[in-house]
Amino acid sequence: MSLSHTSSSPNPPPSVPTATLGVPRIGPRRELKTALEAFWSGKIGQEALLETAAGLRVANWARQHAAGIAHIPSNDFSLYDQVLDTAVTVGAIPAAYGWKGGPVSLETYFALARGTEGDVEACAVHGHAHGSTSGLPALEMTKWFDTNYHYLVPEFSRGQEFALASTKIIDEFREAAALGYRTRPVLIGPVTFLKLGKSRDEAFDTLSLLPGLLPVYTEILRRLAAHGADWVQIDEPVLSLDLDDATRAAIASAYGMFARAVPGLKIQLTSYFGALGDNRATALSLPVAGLHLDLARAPGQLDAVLAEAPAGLVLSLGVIDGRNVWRANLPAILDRIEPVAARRGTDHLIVSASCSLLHVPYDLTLETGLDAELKGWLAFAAQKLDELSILGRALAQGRDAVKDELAASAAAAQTRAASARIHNPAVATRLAAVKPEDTRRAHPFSERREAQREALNLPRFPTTTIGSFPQTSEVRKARAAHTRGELDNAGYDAFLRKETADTVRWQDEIGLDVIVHGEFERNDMVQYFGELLDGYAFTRNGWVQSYGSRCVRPPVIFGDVSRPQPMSVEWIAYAQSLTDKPVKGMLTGPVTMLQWSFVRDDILRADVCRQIALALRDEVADLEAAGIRVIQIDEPAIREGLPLRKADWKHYLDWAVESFRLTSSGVRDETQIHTHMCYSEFNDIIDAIGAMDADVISIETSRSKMELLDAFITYRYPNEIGPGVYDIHSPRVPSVAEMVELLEKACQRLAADQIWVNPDCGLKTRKWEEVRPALINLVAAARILREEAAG
Ligand SMILES: Nc1nc2c(c(=O)[nH]1)N[C@@H](CNc1ccc(C(=O)N[C@@H](CCC(=O)N[C@@H](CCC(=O)N[C@@H](CCC(=O)O)C(=O)O)C(=O)O)C(=O)O)cc1)CN2
Ligand code: MET
Ligand SMILES: [Zn+2]
Repeated sequence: MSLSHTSSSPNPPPSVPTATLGVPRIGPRRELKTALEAFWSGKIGQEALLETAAGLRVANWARQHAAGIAHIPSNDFSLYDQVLDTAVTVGAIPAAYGWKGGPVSLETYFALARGTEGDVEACAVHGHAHGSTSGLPALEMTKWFDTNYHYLVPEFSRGQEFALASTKIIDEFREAAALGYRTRPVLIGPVTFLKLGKSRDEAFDTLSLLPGLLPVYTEILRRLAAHGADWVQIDEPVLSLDLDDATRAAIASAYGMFARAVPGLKIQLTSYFGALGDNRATALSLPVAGLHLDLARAPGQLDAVLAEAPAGLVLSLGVIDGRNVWRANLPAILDRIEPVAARRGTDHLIVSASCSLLHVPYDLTLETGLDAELKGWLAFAAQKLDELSILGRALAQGRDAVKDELAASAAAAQTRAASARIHNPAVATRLAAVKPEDTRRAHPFSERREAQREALNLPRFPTTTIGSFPQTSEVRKARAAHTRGELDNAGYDAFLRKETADTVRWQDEIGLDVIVHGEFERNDMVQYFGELLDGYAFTRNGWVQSYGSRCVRPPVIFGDVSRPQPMSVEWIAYAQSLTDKPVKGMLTGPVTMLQWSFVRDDILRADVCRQIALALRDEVADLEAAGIRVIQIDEPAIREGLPLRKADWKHYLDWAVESFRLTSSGVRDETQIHTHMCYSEFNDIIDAIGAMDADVISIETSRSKMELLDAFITYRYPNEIGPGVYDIHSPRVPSVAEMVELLEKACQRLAADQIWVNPDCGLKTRKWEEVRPALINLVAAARILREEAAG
């Protein structure tokens, strides 16, 4: 193996080793997204896709090497999702996908990720035809801890067997080695992997599969060691959750086995997104070489770990925030970690990012639209590499060696704290004046319901959609042309009006009951409003992967938030002018606006959320005044914002619910407030959902075959509810029969006059060819339910 790169600088400046746990992989210009979508649509072949992927990996290794990162990860790359990669690696592929052993093809891989087109034949278990790979549903998708990244949920069965089915991790290690980079391969730990999975068999503990899984892991570790790996990074983010004793014992047994099976290989065990807390003793007792701590999220855990950590344990100090974009205050970080170096010596330390940099954009230097002051406050992934390197050198050589860099970092922190741009006294005054009655509707739901029935006169099983309609390439092209100045305001406006009008009329024609305007004017549900609010900044290239090829550009909340003028009223009122049916006004709720943005860290998140809520409350009032009778306030992110530890739940839910109610409570009884949530397990937050007191909630339920409804049933949710019957993450068009079946399931458990009929989520990622037949089927399904209820 050539180590040309690592030996190319004969006298590298001494530094404490630095590490990243993973870096963004979509490409600085979303090259992976482009290649994936071209591959899926048949425009490029497998070779071209894999070539793009390899190019992105090389560029990432090279960039980290150039920044002087000592522990550079490999296998942090993924064509779709790292949890799916793990499932494929260990051969956890449900039988339906037709895998017969041997290497897993890209076709199977993407079938798991996205489902396959074609008809579904009834199968009691999965709803697909055995022996055929058409009409397969995708694996379920859900949020990765408290992030806006989605992973695919592994599916296990009783008697699940595992086998090494993909050598991706070994191949990518060797690929890097051939280029001269000795990397630290990353894999998701066995306990986290099993805990993230689900089983179709009732009352089956996925953790019971551990004994069968561990031999596959040890085989991977052996092979990596044989190919020259000295360190392997194993992620066990479940260490930041509330765990039971059985899970802790499982962790102890897994890492005990690894140490025995591959004694020469150094394991860097990582925790992130929170403190080890009551799992600390377990983590510190494991026979691993290194332990990583998230000191951005949980700085307070350092002292306890230092007091208890064995002397030989390498501590990886995750001090550079992998979840936010603020430039670090490096001298302040050194104040905290220099004593650690003094106490334990620098040869048992690694300076690291707190978690994978997957959650922040690539490179601030690509931002040409941000003003210099604001830009000076920020750091994206590339800048964070430099921050790590400065810290590594400061620890090894003393602060003087990086004097200028530290001074610049401290100055940036100072100017941000002192800037007049971030404070707006009017916002503070208004927030202080909020009264409890501002967060309560005037009358209880039972009374509002009567008023709404009279005002809206909807049929039973009313049909609606969640808001967005296909974001076609024409829509994106028009927006891009407008942004570049090639399409003037009048031309862009006329284009959007035509899209909106066509969509409104089509919904009217096919018989949907509550109409939406289609959201064509919006690039993204958060970014669009962020751009119209004060206190928010937005990026041109700050893409962060959300799932698969899908990305978002989270806006940056840098100052007090307020609304200079109405944001959505013109579009909604225009749509309403085209139909007699009610048009639903669409807003993104305060918790989601917060959760999907990069948020300032100088005041409480709860207070930022309240500021957003007040701005949105004015928008709700303006919509009502413009004659809009139904207003949807989306809160898909409320569940993912839930703290990882139960002890912190109540506080969060209190302010989250209060913020939603502050947004929604200023309206008359007959104005119907909807909310929408997706990707959620609702059990944990069902009381809070009840307390939000929306008149109607739509939720994502189709991939789970209505399982996700259970929480609402147990709770006896009193308001109205639209359980999704159309999986909008898959190109498949659901049949009438399928949707009727799902609705009948819902009817067994909910009152018929409580139920709405709608898709799981918005339709922006779908094509019109899919949406048209699917919604026609959806209306037909609702009609069948109406007849069944009547007859
Ligand atoms: N913020 C956020 N988080 C969320 C969701 C969400 O909707 N928003 N939904 C869930 C996740 N689902 C998602 C579903 C779809 C997309 C999505 O479609 N993203 C788009 C980008 C959205 C966007 O900002 N679009 C812009 C920019 C479009 C673009 O790429 N323009 C081209 C040029 C136009 C062209 O020729 O295509 C360019 O700038 O290069 C626009 O429409 O204006 C994408 O990946 O493609 C993302 C997340 C949960 N988290
Ligand atoms: N109104 C939004 C839409 O339809 C809600 C999406 S939730 C991720 O796209
Ligand atoms: Zn949704």
